[in-house]
Parts: sequence; C-alpha cells; structure tokens
Amino acid sequence: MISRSIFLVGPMGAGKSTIGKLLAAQLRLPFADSDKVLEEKTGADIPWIFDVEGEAGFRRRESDTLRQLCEGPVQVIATGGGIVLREENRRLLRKHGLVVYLQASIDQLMERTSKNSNRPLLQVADPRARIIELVEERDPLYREVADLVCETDYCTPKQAAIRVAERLSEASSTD
Ligand SMILES: Nc1ncnc2c1ncn2[C@@H]1O[C@H](COP(=O)(O)OP(=O)(O)OP(=O)(O)O)[C@@H](O)[C@H]1O
Ligand SMILES: O=C(O)C1=C[C@@H](O)[C@@H](O)[C@H](O)C1
Ligand SMILES: [Mg+2]
Repeated sequence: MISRSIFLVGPMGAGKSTIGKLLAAQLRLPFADSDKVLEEKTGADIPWIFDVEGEAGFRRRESDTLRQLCEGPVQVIATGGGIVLREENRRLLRKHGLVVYLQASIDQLMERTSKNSNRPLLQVADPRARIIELVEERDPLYREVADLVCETDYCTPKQAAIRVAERLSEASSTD
C-alpha cells in the first residue's frame, strides 16, 4: 500500500519520465512530470524558458512546481534532472515522498539524450563531457535524497518499472 508520493530523481536520460509513467500505471496511481507541469504553468517550453529567463529563472519555476506537486494527491512524479540542486527542493522531496534514484551509465545517458534537442544544458560542443560533469556534481545530491537506488542500463523501461515496483514493495514490507 503506497501512502506517499514516489519521486523519481536522476540525470537526464535516466528514464524518469518514461519509467515513471509505466510505474504509475502499474501502481494505479496518477502520474505527473514536473518538467511538463512547469511548461504547462508557464505556457512555454523549457528551451524558451532557458533562453529568456536563464537557468536561474527555470530553477525558480522548478521549485514553485515542486511545492505545488507536494501539495497534490499521492502520485508518481518524474522530476527534472536538476531538481536536487536546491537545498529547499531536497528537503521537500525527503519530507513528502519516497525517492527513487534512477541510474544509468554515461554511454546510455548519451544514447538516450542524443535523440532530441530539448535539453538546453546539453546543447554544447561536447555533450558527453557535460553529462560526466553533471553526474559527478549531482550524484551525491541524488544519493542524499534517495530511499532506493535503481540501475536502468540492462533493461527495457517496462522491466525497469517492474523492478522499481518490486523494490518499493520490499522496502515497504520491511518498514
Ligand atoms: N531502459 C530504459 N529505461 C529508461 N528509458 C529508456 C530505456 N531505454 C531507452 N530509454 C529511452 O531513453 C529516453 C530518455 O528517457 P526520459 O525522457 O524518460 O529521461 P528523463 O530521465 O526523464 O530525462 P530528463 O531529466 O531530461 O527529463 C526515452 O526516449 C526512453 O524511451
Ligand atoms: O538536468 C537538468 O538540469 C535538467 C533536466 C531536465 O529534466 C529539465 O528539467 C531541464 O532540461 C534541466
Ligand atoms: Mg523527464
């Protein structure tokens, strides 16, 4: 029985949005994607927000969105890859939910993020170096908030969702 929201955290391309939707269906919970909610609230997409308001403007909107989602129903929430950067967000994640850190190798992150150009932080000459830098900087922050850490390299999104659901059920049975 799930009594708190489940937040998926992890780097861009870890599969938070894809696995989150499948996990929500499996657990029969609503699903929200914080990047999508933020875009809907703003009426603009993430690249536009970065262009016009810079990363600082985006991070303010991201924290507002997280606060709003924390006040909502119990649900599965895919977060943005940088949600853990702000201490206030880390506090909210820990307070309001169970946090699952989705991990993937650098090769997989590269492959999964190379298919589209909607991630402003990766629009650089060397996206691989940028991914390595972001993972090094953020891995300790993801770990700080995580109740569970799940690897997504050698499985399909569906298999990953099943695995996360099993791990959540094991964790709740030992509570
Ligand atoms: N095993 C897997 N687990 C998750 N996603 C996978 C897997 N294999 C391939 N993918 C693909 O990787 C792509 C990126 O995944 P997704 O958009 O869910 O990442 P994300 O963690 O939400 O990234 P962001 O932080 O940028 O929102 C999707 O097209 C998805 O189908
Ligand atoms: O890792 C990040 O900082 C980001 C990840 C995406 O989910 C979006 O939230 C945005 O592109 C920034
Ligand atoms: Mg996503």
